[in-house]
Formats: sequence, structure tokens, C-alpha cells
Amino acid sequence: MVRYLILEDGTVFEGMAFGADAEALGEVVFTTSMTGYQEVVTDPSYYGQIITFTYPLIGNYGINRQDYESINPAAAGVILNENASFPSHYESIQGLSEWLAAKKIPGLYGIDTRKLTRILRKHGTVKGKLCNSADNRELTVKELISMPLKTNQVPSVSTKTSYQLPNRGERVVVVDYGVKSGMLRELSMRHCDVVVVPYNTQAAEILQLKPDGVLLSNGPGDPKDVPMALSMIRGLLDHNIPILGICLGHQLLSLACGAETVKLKFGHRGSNHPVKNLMTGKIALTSQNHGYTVDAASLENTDLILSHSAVNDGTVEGVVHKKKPAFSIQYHPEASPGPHDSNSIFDEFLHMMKTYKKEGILHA
Ligand SMILES: NC(=O)CC[C@H](N)C(=O)O
Repeated sequence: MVRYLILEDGTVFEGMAFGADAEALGEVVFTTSMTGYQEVVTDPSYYGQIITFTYPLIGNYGINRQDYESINPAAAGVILNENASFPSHYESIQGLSEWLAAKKIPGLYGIDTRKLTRILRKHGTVKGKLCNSADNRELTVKELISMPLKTNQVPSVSTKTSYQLPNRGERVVVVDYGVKSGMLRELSMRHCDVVVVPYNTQAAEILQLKPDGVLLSNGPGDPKDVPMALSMIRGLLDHNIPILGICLGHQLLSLACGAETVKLKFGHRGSNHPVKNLMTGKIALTSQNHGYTVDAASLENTDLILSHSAVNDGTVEGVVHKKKPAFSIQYHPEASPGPHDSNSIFDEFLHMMKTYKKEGILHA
């Protein structure tokens, strides 16, 4: 069956349908990840977006039981060049198309994803529609132009109630803005006693849980659409609770400390983004998925120091608080998918919690 992608600039791509027989509207973004499509599509930070894979062949190892980053994928649609219809892997339980159909996500394949990516890179944020007919192209373009981009999606993906992953180690409260399960796995692997709480939990409730540290998770949308997080974070800083912020959590920590966030032209999405640690001079390849960034110039009047920066475009990739036990990074140390170069961020967080608990001093 034929399917179309119509962009708000009027461009029409004709390809083949796979996944669900449905239509989708959303921001069209691209990821350069060569593998890990199951993790990408189930990452809650992709909520409402139509994901284009620049790697030409996707789906060849199917879908398995392990690689979920959330149970219900939040992406609006998937675009590929070649869809491997006969997956082969010993853990595969389903093909990508079948799985997307079951999750009600439409897909389009057989288009020139290089041409599409060039358009996305040139125009930045581009809205698009996956549909089964291009007869109403003009109407669809009008609909896309007037459609406001939804940026307040955290309430849709955050847990509604708190839950615990009990263990014998440090008590870590995870504030769930759309947490990837990879982060919970990394904490559990380090024996952390994890309590996951909804996005709008306030500092007093978190303090009652007697945390050794708090992880501010990743999540979809614009960090400025989560204003209730800022007073909570300031409350935790006032009580010297060790904090690690990842991705949206990093942007929220920065906003809470007085920095600014801005939207990037076309975002960073992929598993091969080099990041420089400015403290050690070392470069790590990182997994990324973000459309917003902390404005480097705005750090000047805050208590935050720039600790990491993106090698490709020089944007902010990490900050450290000068006076409080808090640091954050824009990329994904849990990888899922991607290289494990930055896995030690979780060890640093653990070290910070332990040191702080023992000596009540700031992590050096
Ligand atoms: N992965 C994330 O947490 C993304 C953060 C934010 N939604 C952004 O796009 O920049």
C-alpha cells in the first residue's frame, strides 16, 4: 500500500506503508543511530514526533523482549529507507512492522531519507503528516502550518503514582519526566534503592523519602513547560541533596539555577555524538536525543560551570554546580541505544552520594 509524507513546506514523499494503518501528525526529526531502533521508538522523549532513521536498513533483527525503554512507545510515526521484512535474531519475537501495527504507530518506507534529512537540516523544525492519500495536499499543508507544536507532553508520559524498586544501596528518588528504563537499570545494577515519583512531586514530599540523591530524568517537550520542577529543584539544592540531571533533567536543573534554554535548529539525535569533558579533556561518543539546549552565555550569571560541550557544534553538554552537590549532562549515559563510554556518570553520582552522606562535604 502506498503512503505519503506531506511536509509543511509542501514537499510530498511517496513510499510504502508499514506498521499501523493510521495517520500521524507531528514534528519530523531524524536520528543517525544505526542500530537500537526498538530503544529509539520506545524512548518517551520522542513523544509525538515522527522519527526518520538516516541509516538505510532498519528492522533486520526484529523486536525483542529486552530492549524496551518504555512499555508504550510514544513516537507518532516512523520513516525508513529500507524495511527489513524478514528479521533474523535469536531473541526476536516480532517484526518491526507487526509490532508498530500492534502499537498503533504508522510507518513509511521506501523514500529517499537523505533528501528528507537535508530538508530537516535546512529548515530546522518541520511539521509533517503521514497519510494514505496526497489528494488534499494543499489542505494538509494549511493544517500543518496552523498546527501549534505541542511541547507540554511530560504529564502524558510521567508515572501517575510513585513506585519503588527496592534494593540495599543508596536511596535514589527518580523524578519521572518520561524516564527511560535504562536509567533505572543502571541505578538498580549499582544496588540503589530506587523510588520513582511523578513529575509534579514537590521538594517536601521528596525530602520525606529521605533520599541520598535525586535523579532528574529525561523527558519530552520544552523544559519551560515544566515550571513546577524549578521550585522543587531549588528546594532540594537548599537542602544540599545530591542531584544528577539527565537530558530534560539537565535543562531543568539549569533553568532552576537561573540559566536559559533555547531550541536547537534540528536537534541532536543519534548514537555517535562526540562530547568533550572540559575537566579532563577527554572525548566520549554519546547517545543523544534532544531538541532544546542550555544557552552557554546564560551560565555566566549562575552558580553553574560548563563541564561538557558538544564537539560538532559547541553547545552545552554538561554543567556542575559551584556550591552544591549537583551536576547534569545533556546526553544519555545509559546509552540505550549507543556506546557505553559515559556509563561512569552513574558511578560519579554514586560516589557523590556516598561522599556526601559520609562527610557532608561537596563532591570534588
Ligand atoms: N531526551 C530528553 O530528555 C530531551 C529533552 C527535551 N525534551 C529536548 O528535546 O531537548
